[in-house]
Amino acid sequence: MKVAVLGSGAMGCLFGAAFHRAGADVTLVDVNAEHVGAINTRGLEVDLRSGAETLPIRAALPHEVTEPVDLVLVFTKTFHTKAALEGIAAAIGDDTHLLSLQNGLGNDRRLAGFVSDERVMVGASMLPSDLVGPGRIRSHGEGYSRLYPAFGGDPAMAQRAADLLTQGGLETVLDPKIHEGIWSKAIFNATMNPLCALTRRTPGFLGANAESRATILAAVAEGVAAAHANGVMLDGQPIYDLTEVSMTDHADHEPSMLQDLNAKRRTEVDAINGAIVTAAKEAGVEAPVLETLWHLVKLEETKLAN
Ligand SMILES: NC(=O)C1=CN([C@@H]2O[C@H](COP(=O)(O)OP(=O)(O)OC[C@H]3O[C@@H](n4cnc5c(N)ncnc54)[C@H](OP(=O)(O)O)[C@@H]3O)[C@@H](O)[C@H]2O)C=CC1
Ligand SMILES: CC(C)(CO)C(=O)C(=O)O
Repeated sequence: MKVAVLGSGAMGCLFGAAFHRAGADVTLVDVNAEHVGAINTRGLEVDLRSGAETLPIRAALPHEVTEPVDLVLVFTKTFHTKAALEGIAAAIGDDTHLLSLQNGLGNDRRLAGFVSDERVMVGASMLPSDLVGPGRIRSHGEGYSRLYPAFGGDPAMAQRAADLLTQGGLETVLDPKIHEGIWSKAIFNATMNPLCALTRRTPGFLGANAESRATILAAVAEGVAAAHANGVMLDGQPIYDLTEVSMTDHADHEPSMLQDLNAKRRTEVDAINGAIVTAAKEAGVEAPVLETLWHLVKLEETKLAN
């Protein structure tokens, strides 16, 4: 299978490496010329709990991709999705499937329109990953990923992608209730990521303090109520369980929102907290804790811009 990973930062490289190990023909596509150059010169350096390896994977700038692929795995930040897909129009042919495992709500809508609906797949991943430097990533935590066609239809391509990822070392399952899974992950991120970003601390710190634990309980409860008001009948307990896993197994991982603020970059808080709060209000319920976390992160972004 020919795979183009669109946005080959922390997560794109982790997943591109898994596809490569499973024998797929992978191109890591990114706008960061130094990163692309380092991968092509030295190989992709992957630091995992199980050990370090250097993989000879091809990397390319968007305009260098000239042929259609079977699968485009989108791993840019959510606010870059549309421009990134426009930038690799040549890779998207009549049979190309698109897959997003990005955080937040609305990734299905961002992919729709670039291919027919039955070729859009979405999902979520609990794996942590950090871009350590050009051509180097580090992922020291466990977690599985789930995916499924976003708008229904034949799951054959989703199965192929999940099988390859699992074969390549990243446990991935098909989940017909994928929108519940995506909401659950978004509620988890809307709770943990702003708390880490605002305190400039990792999940282990949140686990050690009563104030963060109380905020986590309140924020998850609001997210669950927002999901239910939107007809997404997910269960809250697995989300609380994920926060515990995060505060123990991922204790030292910098959530992507913290990585963004530390690097003085825009965060994805609009697609995570903003999307949940907006959906809640549209359904007639309030989510004041999630909304306050959203606004505080926006203020941090404003501080960085001034
Ligand atoms: N990191 C993590 O642990 C996890 C992240 N996620 C989610 O995965 C997604 C990706 O996150 P992450 O890997 O951390 O992000 P990164 O910032 O590490 O990687 C995104 C990459 O996309 C590149 N990019 C930006 N615009 C384009 C474009 N037009 N064409 C091609 N590439 C482009 C960026 O370049 P540049 O930096 O120059 O803009 C960057 O290298 C996010 O939605 C995130 O929430 C989900 C689970 C865990
Ligand atoms: C790694 C994980 C699952 C938790 O922090 C994440 O989604 C993120 O960093 O954004």
